Amino acid sequence: MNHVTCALTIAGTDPSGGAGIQADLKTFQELKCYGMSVITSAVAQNTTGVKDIHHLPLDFLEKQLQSISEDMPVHALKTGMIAQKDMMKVIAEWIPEINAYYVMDPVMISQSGDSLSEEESREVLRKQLLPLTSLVTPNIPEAEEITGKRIETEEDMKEAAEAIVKNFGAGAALVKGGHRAGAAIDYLFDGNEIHAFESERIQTENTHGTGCTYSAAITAYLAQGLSLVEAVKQAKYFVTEAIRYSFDLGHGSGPTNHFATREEVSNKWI
Ligand SMILES: Nc1ncnc2c1ncn2[C@@H]1O[C@H](COP(=O)(O)OP(=O)(O)OP(=O)(O)O)[C@@H](O)[C@H]1O
Ligand SMILES: Cc1ncc(CO)c(N)n1
Repeated sequence: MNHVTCALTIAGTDPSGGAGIQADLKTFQELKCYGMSVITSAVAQNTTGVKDIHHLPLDFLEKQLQSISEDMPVHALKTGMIAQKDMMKVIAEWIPEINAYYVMDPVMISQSGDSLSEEESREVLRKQLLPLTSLVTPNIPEAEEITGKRIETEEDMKEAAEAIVKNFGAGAALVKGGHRAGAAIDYLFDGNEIHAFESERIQTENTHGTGCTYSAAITAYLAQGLSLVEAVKQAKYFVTEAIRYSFDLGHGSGPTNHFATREEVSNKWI
């Protein structure tokens, strides 16, 4: 029997292909996982911003989830945009049925500054979803929202990562420094200690979907059996190269390049 590693994303869409479900599936494919997807909201967006959002009905979300659990293996799953609290509740009830790693990207606001989650969903995210996670990957504004504390220094980032695990029950927390100046440093608290993952800051506007790509890569590596620290390390490399060789496409913040770690590609597409 052949063995295939299966990864699932539960998220919103991006027709322009750089973020959301589309970024997740491209990442899974590139990292040699069989990719599956459950859509929460269809988002009319591109590199310049969000035009409109259509939330799928709750019973349809449930049917998509059932379609997976009654038929398909899942070795690891990630969630991205889950805009509404009732969607979160449905997903929080479903996740324990699946014996898989769970990586949460707590998407709240898009790169272009548009809101992708309703204010009232935050409490459900904290109380019902966070305790189910193997890992949560907030950027700084998201970590501030979860902990209710301002994050200014690197020390604050580490404290936030620790608080998200100790006070909110996440399995582990990776606070990402993409929104700061200077080197791009992320801090992981794995329940025992802090680990730092650092890369140089790449001078580019093309960072549409970086968070989606990063969490999808971590999910793929966990699905393949890498340890948490090794999965984050490899995923950090993947997203850094995807930013380095990002595409100058669209009129706004262009998409990352999911082929970038292929040797033949990074030599060709600069
Ligand atoms: N210009 C950059 N150069 C190098 N690394 C970067 C840059 N911008 C972001 N990163 C890295 O990319 C990863 C994604 O982090 P980021 O903080 O941008 O996520 P995010 O805000 O959730 O993304 P999104 O814009 O998709 O919502 C992190 O590892 C971060 O350090
Ligand atoms: C659907 C979706 N999820 C996440 C993000 C954040 O980049 C986005 N722009 N769109």
